[in-house]
Amino acid sequence: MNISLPLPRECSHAAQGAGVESGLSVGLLRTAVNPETPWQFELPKTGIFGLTGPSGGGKSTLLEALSGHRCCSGIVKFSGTVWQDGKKKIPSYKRNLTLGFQDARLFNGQTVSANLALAHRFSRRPLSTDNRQQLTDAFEISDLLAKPVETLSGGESQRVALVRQLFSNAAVQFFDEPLSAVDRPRVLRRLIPVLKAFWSQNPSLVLWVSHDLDEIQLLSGKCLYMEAGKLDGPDSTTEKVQNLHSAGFVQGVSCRLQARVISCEHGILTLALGQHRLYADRFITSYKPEDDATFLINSGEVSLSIERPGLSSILNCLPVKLLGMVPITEGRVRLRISVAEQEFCCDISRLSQQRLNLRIGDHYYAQFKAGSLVGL
Ligand SMILES: Nc1ncnc2c1ncn2[C@@H]1O[C@H](COP(=O)(O)OP(=O)(O)OP(=O)(O)O)[C@@H](O)[C@H]1O
Repeated sequence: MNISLPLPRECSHAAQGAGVESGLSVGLLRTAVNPETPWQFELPKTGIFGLTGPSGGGKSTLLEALSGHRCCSGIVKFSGTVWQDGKKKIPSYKRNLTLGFQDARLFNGQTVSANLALAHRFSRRPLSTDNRQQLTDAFEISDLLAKPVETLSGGESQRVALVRQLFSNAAVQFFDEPLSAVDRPRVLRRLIPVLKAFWSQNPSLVLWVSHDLDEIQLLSGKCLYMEAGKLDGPDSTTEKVQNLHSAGFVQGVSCRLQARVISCEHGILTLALGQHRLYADRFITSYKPEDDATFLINSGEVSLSIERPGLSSILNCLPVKLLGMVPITEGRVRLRISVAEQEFCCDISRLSQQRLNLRIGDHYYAQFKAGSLVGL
C-alpha cells in the first residue's frame, strides 16, 4: 500500500536543532522505584526519543510520573510551563500531553469511531479530515469504525488506541509499548514509517517505550535507557543498541542505516549511501528525491565476498571495510563492517571466516537483497 504522507527529514534531527531549554526539563524526579537515583534530563520541544531497558526497570513509572499519574517529587517543566515543582502540581489533563498504554484503555460501551471522535473533539491541535482519513487507512482500522471496542482483538485495540492518541495530537506524546500485540512485520514495515511521516508533519515531543530494539532504532536517533530505576541518556540509539548487542545477543542483529533518496520509480526505491547506490523493493511511504530514509539491515541477511561479485539477482553490493570480528556461537562469527562512515553487521560461519582469510582493516564486498531493507 502506498500512502500519501510524505517522509521528509528524520524528526530526531529536527529535534536536535530545537532549543532544549524550551522542551521537557526534568529535575531530581524521585518515585518509589528510584528513591536513590533521581531522574534528571532535558529533551527538546520536538523529536522522537526511544526508552528501553529490562522489564521492571521503571520505564512505565517514569512516563506515569511525568504525566502526573504517579506519586513523585521533583521538577517537571515543559515549554516554559511548570507541570510540577516543590510548590505546585498541575493535574494531568492540564498538561499538554497524552499517555498511551500497552492495554489500549479504549472507552468501553462505545464504537471505534466514537473513541476517535472524542480525541479529535478535545484536541488542542485538531487534524484535518484528510489527515484523519489517512491515519485510519494506514493503520487499517477503517473497517472497524462501526464496531464496539469490546469486540476488537488485542492488536486491533492497540492500533485504534494509537490512532486515537494521534488524533489528540498533543504537544507531548508518551507511548508505553503501544504496538506489542501487533504482528512485527506490520509494525516495522508499515506502521513505523507512517508514524515517522506523521510526526514530521506534526512535530511533537514523542517518548516511545519498547523492548523491541528494531522499533526503537527505526523511530529514534537518540534514546534513553532504564535499568533498575537508573536512567541513562539520551544517547545515540545506534551506539546504545550496538552496546546491548555486544552484551550478549546471539540472534541476528538489526543495524540502523541512513541514506538519501535518489528516486522512487517502478516499485524500486533508489538510495545514496555516501557515493554508493542502494536499492529497496518494499516501501509504503511516498518519498521525494533528497528525503532522508532510515532503515534496518539484519546481520543475518548480509553476505561478504573478497572480490566484487558478477551480475547477480542480489541488487545491493557495497564496498566495505572490516572493523571487527566477534564470535557469537561455536560455529558463527559476527563481523562489524563500515561504509560511508556508517556501521552495520554481517554474521558468517567460522568456516567462511577461515576460507576468506578475513583481516581487520581490509576491504571486502557486502551483498544483501533489496527486500532485506526494513522500515522504508
Ligand atoms: N502501581 C505500582 N505500585 C507499586 N509498585 C509498582 C507499581 N507499578 C509498578 N511497580 C513496580 O515498580 C517497578 C518498575 O515497574 P515499571 O512498570 O515502571 O517497569 P517497566 O520498566 O515499565 O517494566 P516492563 O518493561 O515490564 O513494562 C517494578 O518493580 C514494579 O513491580
